[in-house]
Amino acid sequence: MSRDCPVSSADAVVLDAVTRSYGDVTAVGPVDLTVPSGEFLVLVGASGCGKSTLLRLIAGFEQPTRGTVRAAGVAPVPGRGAGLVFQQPRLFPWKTVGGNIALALRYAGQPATPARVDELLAQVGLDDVAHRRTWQISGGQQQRVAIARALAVDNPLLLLDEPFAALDALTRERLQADLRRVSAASGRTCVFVTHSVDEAVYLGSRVVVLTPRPGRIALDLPIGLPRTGVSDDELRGSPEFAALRAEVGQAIRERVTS
Ligand SMILES: Nc1ncnc2c1ncn2[C@@H]1O[C@H](COP(=O)(O)OP(=O)(O)OP(=O)(O)O)[C@@H](O)[C@H]1O
Repeated sequence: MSRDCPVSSADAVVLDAVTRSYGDVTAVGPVDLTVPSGEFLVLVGASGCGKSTLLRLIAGFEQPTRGTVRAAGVAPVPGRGAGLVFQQPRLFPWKTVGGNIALALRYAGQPATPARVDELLAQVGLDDVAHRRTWQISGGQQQRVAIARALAVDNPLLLLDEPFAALDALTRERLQADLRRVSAASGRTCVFVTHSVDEAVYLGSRVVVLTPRPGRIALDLPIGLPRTGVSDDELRGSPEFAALRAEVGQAIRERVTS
């Protein structure tokens, strides 16, 4: 990656006693959470525990009922300061693949040259697709484009809500590997939501397990696995990987059955 994002030494995200309620239902909280710059934080937990709600609070799409959310030291503004990737790629079908990336660059006030577009697509393993329509590429390729679009803007923060959930197992593993590589190279702070324990341990430098509703922190686990210089097979086959996966899986099961 040739245009790495400037990484501030400040904490990227700070949640202070955050609660989010919908009417009488408390979906999340209270949650205290500090995400240092450059961390890859994965939020994992059973369905409905409030993972997406937390992500929306960090993105500024929602306001906390109580407590405060800060991203790069200020209250988050929707569409500013964070790249977003959702379960569905949400590309514009009337534009080419390259057109989708160029639009994001222009929106951010950055030069949208074909070379820059190609560079971003190459980062996520896509060559020779800039001229194609989005419906002429596979679902996995579309999700790669969505990640490239999020990387296009020099945001120090990337928020990803189950981006690989709709993909087949092999494509999912490939995209996980690419995201792990790209995020390590870029130094961006990532907050990633998933149901998958395996995905959480593979991707995260830290995994936070949430309790069933209201979502609170049940386990906050640093993942000390190497982020570069080791093959995927070695990593996934290591006893350390298995032990971390077991610990996270147990924390989720304990909370769901208790
Ligand atoms: N806008 C809303 N209005 C009312 N209730 C909501 C709203 N958004 C979320 N909730 C409720 O808050 C709780 C947490 O939802 P959220 O989508 O954050 O969970 P999640 O962990 O991301 O779930 P999943 O893994 O199934 O996507 C759920 O009980 C949900 O029904």
